[in-house]
Amino acid sequence: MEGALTARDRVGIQDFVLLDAYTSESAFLGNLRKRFSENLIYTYIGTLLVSINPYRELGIYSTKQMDIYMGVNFYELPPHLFALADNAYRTMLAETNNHFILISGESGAGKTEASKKILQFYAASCPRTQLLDNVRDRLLLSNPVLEVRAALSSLPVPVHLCSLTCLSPYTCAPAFGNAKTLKNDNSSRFGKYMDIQFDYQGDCAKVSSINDKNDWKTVQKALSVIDFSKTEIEHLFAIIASVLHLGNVRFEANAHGYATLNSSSEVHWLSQMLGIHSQVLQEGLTHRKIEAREEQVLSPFTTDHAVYARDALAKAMYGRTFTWLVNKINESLANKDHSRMTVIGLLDIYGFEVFHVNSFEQFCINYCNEKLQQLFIQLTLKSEQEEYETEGIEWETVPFFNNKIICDLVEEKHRGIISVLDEECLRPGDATDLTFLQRLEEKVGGHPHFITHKLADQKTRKTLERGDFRLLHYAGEVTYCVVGFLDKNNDLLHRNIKEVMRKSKNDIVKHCFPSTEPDTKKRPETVATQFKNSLAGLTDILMAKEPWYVRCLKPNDSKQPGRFDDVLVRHQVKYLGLMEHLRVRRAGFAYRRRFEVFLQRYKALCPDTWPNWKGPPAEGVERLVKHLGYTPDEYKIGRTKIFIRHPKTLFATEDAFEVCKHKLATRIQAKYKGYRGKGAYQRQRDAAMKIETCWRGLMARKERERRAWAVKVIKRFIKGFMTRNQPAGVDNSEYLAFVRQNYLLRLRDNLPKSILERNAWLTPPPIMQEASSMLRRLYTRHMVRHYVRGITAQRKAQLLLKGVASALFKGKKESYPQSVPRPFADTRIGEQDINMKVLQLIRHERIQYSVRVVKYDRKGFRPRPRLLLLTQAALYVVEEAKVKQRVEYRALRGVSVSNLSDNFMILHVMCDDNKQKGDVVLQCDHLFEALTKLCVLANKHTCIRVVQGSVRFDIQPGRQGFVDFCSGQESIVYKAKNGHLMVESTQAKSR
Ligand SMILES: Nc1ncnc2c1ncn2[C@@H]1O[C@H](COP(=O)(O)OP(=O)(O)OP(=O)(O)O)[C@@H](O)[C@H]1O
Repeated sequence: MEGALTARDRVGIQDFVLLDAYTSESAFLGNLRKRFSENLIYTYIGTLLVSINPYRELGIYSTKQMDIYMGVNFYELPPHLFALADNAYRTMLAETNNHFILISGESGAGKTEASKKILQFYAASCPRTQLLDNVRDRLLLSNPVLEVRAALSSLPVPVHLCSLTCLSPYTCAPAFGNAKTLKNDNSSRFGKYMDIQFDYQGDCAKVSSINDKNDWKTVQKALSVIDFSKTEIEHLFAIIASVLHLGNVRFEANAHGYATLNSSSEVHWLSQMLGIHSQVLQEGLTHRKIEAREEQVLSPFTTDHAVYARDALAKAMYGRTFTWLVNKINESLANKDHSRMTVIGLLDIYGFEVFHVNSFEQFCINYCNEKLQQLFIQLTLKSEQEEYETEGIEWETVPFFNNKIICDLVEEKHRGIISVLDEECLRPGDATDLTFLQRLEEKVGGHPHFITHKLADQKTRKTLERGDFRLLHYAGEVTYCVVGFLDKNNDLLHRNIKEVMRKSKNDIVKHCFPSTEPDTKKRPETVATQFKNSLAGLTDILMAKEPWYVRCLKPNDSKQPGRFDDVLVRHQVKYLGLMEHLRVRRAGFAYRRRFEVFLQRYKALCPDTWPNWKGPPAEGVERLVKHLGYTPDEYKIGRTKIFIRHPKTLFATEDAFEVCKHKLATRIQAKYKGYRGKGAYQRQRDAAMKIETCWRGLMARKERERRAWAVKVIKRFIKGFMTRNQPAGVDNSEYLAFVRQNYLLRLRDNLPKSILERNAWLTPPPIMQEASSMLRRLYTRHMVRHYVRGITAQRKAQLLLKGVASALFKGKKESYPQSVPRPFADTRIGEQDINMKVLQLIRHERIQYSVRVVKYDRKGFRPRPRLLLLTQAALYVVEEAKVKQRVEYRALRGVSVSNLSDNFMILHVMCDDNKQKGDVVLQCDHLFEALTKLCVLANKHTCIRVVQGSVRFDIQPGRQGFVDFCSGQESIVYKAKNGHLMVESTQAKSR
């Protein structure tokens, strides 16, 4: 609250409800004054806004200010017109009902300005669409058209709903609805009621009117924007000019006392502008057509009659043109969308007026203000207090002045002032303003709010003229001069002048004076009656809506900024009933709603009442407010309604509801999404199940077929198997083909890799025996060919040697099979192993093969290393140590080896001489290789003898020794007891 109560002393209190001395008028005024001096022109009384005209621009209506106030709780910011407008708008949205803002106060208090600011606020808060922008522009531009200042004395004409009807400033008015008066330089001379329509989602749709002070060019521009054609604008201005010229028309009495025009120039201009022949116009202004039986007679006017007729014509022209203008603007703003709407009505009506001389116009204006005050009383003070009573809420009645008594004085049927006035206007005979006054004295003379010169006491009489009557209005005394009351109320136009107007070439005039106008024989309603009826209609419309009030106060009569006239303001505070309103507000409740409505709106805030309360509504409301934590002094439960004392309580509830709404929306959204998701999942699952069922069926059928097929195959297979040995026939052909194919496939994958594995041939089934052996032969040949092609010359020689070895030892010597895979080397001793001498020897003798051997000599058969050299010519056994001294060349007689696994060989040599050494007993690691090569070199394949048991050899010629061979646990050589060399060898492991 205005940052707020800390600044209280300086800026006063921003809501009078918080005023301690709330019954004191002085305290009330003091607060107003304090705030006014700080340019704080707005103060609340609850939700009512009190405004004081600052008579200067305060910069508090900017778009920035509008933004600040949009959508903010009423009491969160300093009081402002925008806060009230925004609150009305948001309440309308929340409750989807219609509202109106009643702006009241006396003339010049700032009502029109307030209504314009409210409209600007709504226009600014409207969403921007092309259509709305269009309407908004027209709306704002219609304003300067309707409200152009005219200096004048004026006559109010009835107020119509949604149309702005004006009075006719016939003297010198350049344009339409406003006029400069003593009270206000830009005083509204017409009452405006505007319905601001909002569509169902709550966006602004249309406003009927707005006004603004502007210059001539603005008016012209505005007219063109609001769909006025060029001709229409010309015709409109021609009418305005005509009205002004008409005011300048003067009459003189001729010799017979009848009226004649004293100058033809005005009529000339009128004729030009209205497009009516000047002669016809002149006749219309000075004569009246009387119908006598079948005849029509022209009767000349007296000058008084002519002036009356002239004024009546001017008013009619101006009034009808204004009505046409308003209709045209409303048409241009008309909302074509008839979908569901809520409205906020805005009522800006001419304020209470007291001039030095007050006439029929002030009477109407002040009567209108009485009615609005009555409405205010009805809707706030009276009905509120009555409501507390009917609802059984404890209440101390606040006394207030009910101005119904004054409204009745004016409008009561047959007895009220308007009835008396109408009677005087209608009765035959010479009725005058004074006779009207007499009739008034007769009829309402005893009324406490009515005084005339005749009825007044001595003291009061001095303040009244004889032709005056005084009404004690709610806003103060006003003395009315009766002069002109009858004429202004009659406002009759003679038939012939209407006919003259119909001849006009001006389209608007023609439209305003249609030939289909009701028969003139039937009198139209008087101005006062029309006004009364119009007001009654307006009251009915307002009563059906929720009210918001702006009470405008005038700080001084001199229109000066910064001047606060205590007496003047106190007077307004009094008659506007602000003190009473404050007392009722202070003691009363800010908010009330029927249980059902309250429950329906806030039921979501309490688990007991959500989603539906089944019990009695009052009980539900009790539960709800208890749950919300209302303290007992914050609310009261009536018979049908709940009453909430402070707005802040309601705002807190509203805030909670806003939060809850979002939560609910999220929950609903989640539920809905869940529901949709579940539905989609269900559908998918059903679909999946269907697909699965179909698929399984299909699979089952396939499986069944497959099994049936398999059974058939197996049966055929079994039968084929059983008849496999029979000649090929129906029963086994398939089986046999399968067997064949199967064998061939297996054979393909298991073919021997080399010729050496040729025995690893897959055993064929019986029917493939023949084919298999043929294949085997073929394949063996193929392998042989392949093998042979791959053999090198070296290998070939080797194989030849191996062949020789095979012929010599295969099946004869036990250790032969192990030797087969060991390849023969070209030379067994590397050059590094042989000393140079031997090497030379070897080279010289073309030794082809040498092998290191161990020789056993006779002395105890001790082994000694020897070299066995094989040449083409001879065999040498060289003792390395003795190589230098001697080389033995010995002729070979033969070689003996055992049949066992030892590697001993006995070389039998020729001994020609007794001194020569005998046979040589050698042990050789490469026995087979050495002996094979020896045979090949010696070309004596038969020289190898494989013996069993023992070998006899010559130690020396004539001296013999024996070598015995046997198998044993280990390979050892020793001298046996019998003196034989004993060679024991382990049995060679077969491969
Ligand atoms: N809020 C305001 N800020 C500044 N000036 C203001 C404000 N309200 C009114 N005025 C000034 O006071 C003048 C009279 O105000 P306005 O025409 O609104 O009075 P009114 O109550 O409508 O009078 P009437 O009943 O005669 O039409 C305005 O022309 C303007 O100069």
